[in-house]
Amino acid sequence: MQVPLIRLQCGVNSYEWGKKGSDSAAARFAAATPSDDLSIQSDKPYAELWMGTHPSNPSKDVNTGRTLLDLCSENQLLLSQSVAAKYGAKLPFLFKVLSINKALSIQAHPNKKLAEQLHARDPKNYPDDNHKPEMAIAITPFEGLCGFRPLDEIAHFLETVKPLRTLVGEEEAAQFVQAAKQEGGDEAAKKKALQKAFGGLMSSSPEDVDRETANLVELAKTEGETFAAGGVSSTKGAVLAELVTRLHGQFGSDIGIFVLFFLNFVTLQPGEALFLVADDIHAYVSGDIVECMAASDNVVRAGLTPKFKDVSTLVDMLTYNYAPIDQQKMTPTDYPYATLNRAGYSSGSSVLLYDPPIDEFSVVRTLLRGDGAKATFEPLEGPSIIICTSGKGTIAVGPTKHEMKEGYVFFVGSTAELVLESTGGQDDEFITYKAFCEI
Ligand SMILES: NNC(=O)[C@@H](O)[C@H](O)[C@H](O)COP(=O)(O)O
Ligand SMILES: [Zn+2]
Repeated sequence: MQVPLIRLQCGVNSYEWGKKGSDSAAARFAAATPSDDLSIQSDKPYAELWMGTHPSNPSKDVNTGRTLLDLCSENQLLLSQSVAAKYGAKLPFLFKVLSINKALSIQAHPNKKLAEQLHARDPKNYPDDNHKPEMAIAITPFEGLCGFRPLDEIAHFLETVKPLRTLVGEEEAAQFVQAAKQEGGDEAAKKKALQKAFGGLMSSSPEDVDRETANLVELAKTEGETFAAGGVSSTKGAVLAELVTRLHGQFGSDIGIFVLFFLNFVTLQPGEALFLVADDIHAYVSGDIVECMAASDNVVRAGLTPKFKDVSTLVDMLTYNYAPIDQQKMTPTDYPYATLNRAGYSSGSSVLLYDPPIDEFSVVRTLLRGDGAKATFEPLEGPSIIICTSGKGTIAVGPTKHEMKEGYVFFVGSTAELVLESTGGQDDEFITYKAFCEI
């Protein structure tokens, strides 16, 4: 059987936070594959390119217009017997490119059990019954809020940022600071104190949020470097002051601005990655990323968004894990099942594996530098989706070969031996990201 290499036409979602027009990588990548239902409008935000079989925006075979979901339903061998047996006749992952101009919502994604309950209770706002652990890999420099800060950092802000302390509540803040400062101590009690302080913040009245936002922005503008008593080692006062004024400029008075003091502020350079388990609180702030997740679109939101917010569900569902951000970042490793040719080795090409601790997906980033650099991948017992984010080259499966340029997306069926080759000349970097599932 000829293992298929299917060129995909992928849809792009226009959420308010997306970059506008051709500034958006998601828009540029979608437009790289001609289709009559996409013409990029310069003043329209383009947030997410979706690559996969999720019914909310299924990718299509460029030649036939048929959805990948239909093709996989008709021929489960595309997925491999083992993957289809475990996940059904669809991709276990959803692969995306996000192009972020404004902050995304303060959010978390439900674990499997909660997703089933939310979907049954409110299918409009929770469109499927799946969990949504996710990984982000920076294409350009990225900023995000991910996971709760170490408790001593939150304690510092509760003691030095009066508008924050006022919204959390004097008693809750004092109890939290006392629990945070206890050496060793009971982990469960610390998480309870964190949940109480965070819940106190998130239950603030709109009037209080309006009043304290104005006070907070005033302090950020006047104190600059010394804002929040100079901040903490991971996030200096000047950085926080700039973030407060930036988010206020984007959203006006919003409880999400105060969440800055509870969450780690992370910056990723291109190629760096982070992984978020289900129920981990986060909000991406800026940059272009490749994102891969279990196949779900369930988002529980609580701030920095015009969309449906479900604050009590978010406060109840969180893990209240807290840790320095380095524990959330992921370090890629050399991918052992691909071989570079001599041109590839000598030009410093690389094939890196991002392998999160879940079954639904992993991602391989291939960078081929200079003419003739080539990477040969051993066959996989499972499906892949691959996108080119820069440069140009070719992709081949057996005798079938296609050119690849920025924005081109292909589905690669199970058990295919894949070959990528750069054709862009000495200074070109042919970069692709391949999401795959193999059991
Ligand atoms: N962390 N990233 C994600 O979860 C994306 O896959 C989601 O689609 C976005 O969170 C959606 O963000 P809004 O709900 O529009 O604020
Ligand atoms: Zn998310």
